[in-house]
Amino acid sequence: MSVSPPLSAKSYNSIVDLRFTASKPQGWVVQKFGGTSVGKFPENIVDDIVSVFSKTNRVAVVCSARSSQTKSEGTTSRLLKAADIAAESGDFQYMLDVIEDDHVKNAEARVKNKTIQQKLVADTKREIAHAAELLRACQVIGEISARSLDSVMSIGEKLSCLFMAALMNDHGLKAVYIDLSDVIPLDYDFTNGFDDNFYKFLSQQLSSRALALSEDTVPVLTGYFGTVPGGLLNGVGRGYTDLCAALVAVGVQADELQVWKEVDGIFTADPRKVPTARLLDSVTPEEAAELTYYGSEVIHPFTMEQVIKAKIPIRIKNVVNPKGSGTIIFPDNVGRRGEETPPHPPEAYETLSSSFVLSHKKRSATAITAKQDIVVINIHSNKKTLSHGFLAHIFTTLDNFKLVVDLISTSEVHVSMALQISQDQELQLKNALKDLRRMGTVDITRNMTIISLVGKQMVNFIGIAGNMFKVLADNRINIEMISQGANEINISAVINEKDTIRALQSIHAKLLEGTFGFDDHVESAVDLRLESLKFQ
Ligand SMILES: Nc1ncnc2c1ncn2[C@@H]1O[C@H](COP(=O)(O)OP(=O)(O)O)[C@@H](O)[C@H]1O
Ligand SMILES: N[C@@H](CC(=O)OP(=O)(O)O)C(=O)O
Repeated sequence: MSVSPPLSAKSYNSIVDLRFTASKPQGWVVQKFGGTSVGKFPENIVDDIVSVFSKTNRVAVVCSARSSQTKSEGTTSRLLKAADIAAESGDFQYMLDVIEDDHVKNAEARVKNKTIQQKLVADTKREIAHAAELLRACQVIGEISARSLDSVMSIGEKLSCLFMAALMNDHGLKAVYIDLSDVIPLDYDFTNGFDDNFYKFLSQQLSSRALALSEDTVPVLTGYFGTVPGGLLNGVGRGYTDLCAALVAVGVQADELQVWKEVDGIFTADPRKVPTARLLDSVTPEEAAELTYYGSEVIHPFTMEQVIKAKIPIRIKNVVNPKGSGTIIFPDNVGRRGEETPPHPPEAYETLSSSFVLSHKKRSATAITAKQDIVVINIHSNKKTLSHGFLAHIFTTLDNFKLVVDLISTSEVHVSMALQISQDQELQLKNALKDLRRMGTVDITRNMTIISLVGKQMVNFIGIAGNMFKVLADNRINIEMISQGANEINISAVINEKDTIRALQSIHAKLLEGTFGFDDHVESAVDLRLESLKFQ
């Protein structure tokens, strides 16, 4: 793919103002497929999803790097490991060989047409050789910059999309591979950070390559979308392909952004942990972001803002059950592009237009989630009261070690914080604690979990927090910390990790099943209101 000449700041702005129109009357559907879906179900994706949707819509496909089983063993993780090894002057080639072997075997097993297969294998080997070159250069310089790390990481999406485009062509679709890694010019002015203008510029750049194709061609776009200051990994984090798909959807003014996973949609709890969890037909963007942040990794939180502003609904669907209706993420009080009312109301209330009905759906909370590997840090100030700059000092220290606080509670002389610490972050934690001990007495409690009850309607139900804590108390589950977010859509408690499943299941049973933990008269009051609305 040719590299476009760098644009001046002025021309960025004029591009931003362009309006795009999709020529096909059915409109665009942007479909994002995660790494494990590409690894395990590529034929389902091609034959049961892309082929089917492209009969009625223009389809753009965005893929993440391939994972044959789990994300932690996937290509992105392996590439990052190779970069780590290179940084320590180790032999990274072994890791690249593993990636190459995995992709070549996959190509040979799944792509039947010999010409397509041979080209795919050659393209794969070329990308791996490029990764080796990059890492060797880093070893010579003695440093892996964020930009170099991004370039190495981008190879995961390139390999995955080369494969998916080849498989589509092998199965009779017309597909083209599109590398998005060069869409951000080296001289792009990031003075204002990731602001609206940057997102508008990016969505135009990402989508222009899809819009340039003939109507019968499916673009397969790399979910890696170029170098940003400090690196994509630091700026957006793992799961960046969701954001890429969102910006493509905005750029082509899609009818829908579909995020395909291995689960039917968003449930009232992780179905692996709570077997009685129910599939939700819709959630608001705020609820989806909160669920993802607190342990149910359904969608990258950055994905929602631009798509929702463009009034495009997001639908979470299952690659192995494409006929399922999935879960729609959309605000409950606005219509989508060109429509007055919110999309796809639940069947029972189809004739009702009031947002009250859509949002209430007789539920107090929407879902329960758990975030594990939590460490609680308690700092007792060695002054009588919290001195000026005390909190600033704590956060600066944590920031220096790239540690992020999930929950915090403070009193006059005491601060408690809950943080998720992965194995890789143990050294950072140790060093941060050394610094924090200069400010007072520090103790830490490990093996904890944050349990969060999420729901936009909770604010309207008095006593829900009390009910949640009562369930924990009734089950003799000790609460270490409590927090209710200022936006009141999340009530969280920190508990011992060993109690996680019991807490999830018992809170779910009480607050998300049956009478939702409330007296019947509260329920029937909601029922009556719903009934009366039906006749308005
Ligand atoms: N509330 C929830 N609703 C749906 N899935 C959830 C929820 N909480 C946790 N999960 C888990 O999130 C995972 C998301 O699906 P998956 O396809 O594995 O993700 P990815 O696209 O990252 O590969 C599922 O395995 C599911 O068990
Ligand atoms: N491949 C990247 C980006 C991504 O979005 O992954 P996934 O869609 O599989 O969560 C990662 O592993 O983080």
